[in-house]
Amino acid sequence: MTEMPPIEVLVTEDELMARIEELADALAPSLQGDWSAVSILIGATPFTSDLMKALARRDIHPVLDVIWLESYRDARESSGRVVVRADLGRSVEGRGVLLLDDVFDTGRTLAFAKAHLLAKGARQVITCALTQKPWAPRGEDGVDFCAFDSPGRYLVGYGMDDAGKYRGLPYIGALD
Ligand SMILES: O=P(O)(O)OC[C@H]1O[C@H](OP(=O)(O)OP(=O)(O)O)[C@H](O)[C@@H]1O
Ligand code: HPA
Repeated sequence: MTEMPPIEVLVTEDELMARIEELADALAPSLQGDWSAVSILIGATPFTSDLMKALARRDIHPVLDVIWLESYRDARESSGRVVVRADLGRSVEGRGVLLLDDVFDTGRTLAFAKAHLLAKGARQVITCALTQKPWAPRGEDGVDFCAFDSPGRYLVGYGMDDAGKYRGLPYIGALD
């Protein structure tokens, strides 16, 4: 077994759960009626799971779909190119979509996914990230909802990986 490198805990599991409940409260008014939620694989999986449960507790039940996008693979820097490894399973034509991702870094992945959904006829896209880096776009190109501002460090845990590892950690940590 290889030894785990030092990982500094930035956001504990309890803090994550509490903030996701607050996020569900903030999102709830926008999600009335028939909405879809699209989770960007792989990293957004734990966040999506916990947010969907928090929304269900508020009697909000979006149609859940996924899109598998990849631009980092095993690197700690974006390749600059977003690849669609698997597309949506359902039509978003005329629908409002809550688009979920784990980390908003260069902003490339969410911008690509949003444009993709709008090109497929989504009537509205609300973007939501678990965390954003200090240099991530703000304002018009920023994310609509974000749970945590993170430092400019390489993050792992709660879906985020280093070459595929550490996605299962129940907290957000920094590896560098
Ligand atoms: O804002 P950006 O610079 O685009 O970075 C954010 C994206 O990078 C990671 O995806 P990755 O390509 O590593 O795939 P993964 O979800 O499988 O980890 C992460 O899950 C986000 O989707
Ligand atoms: O800090 C990060 N950690 C893991 N995956 C990422 N994808 C973009 N930034 C990050």
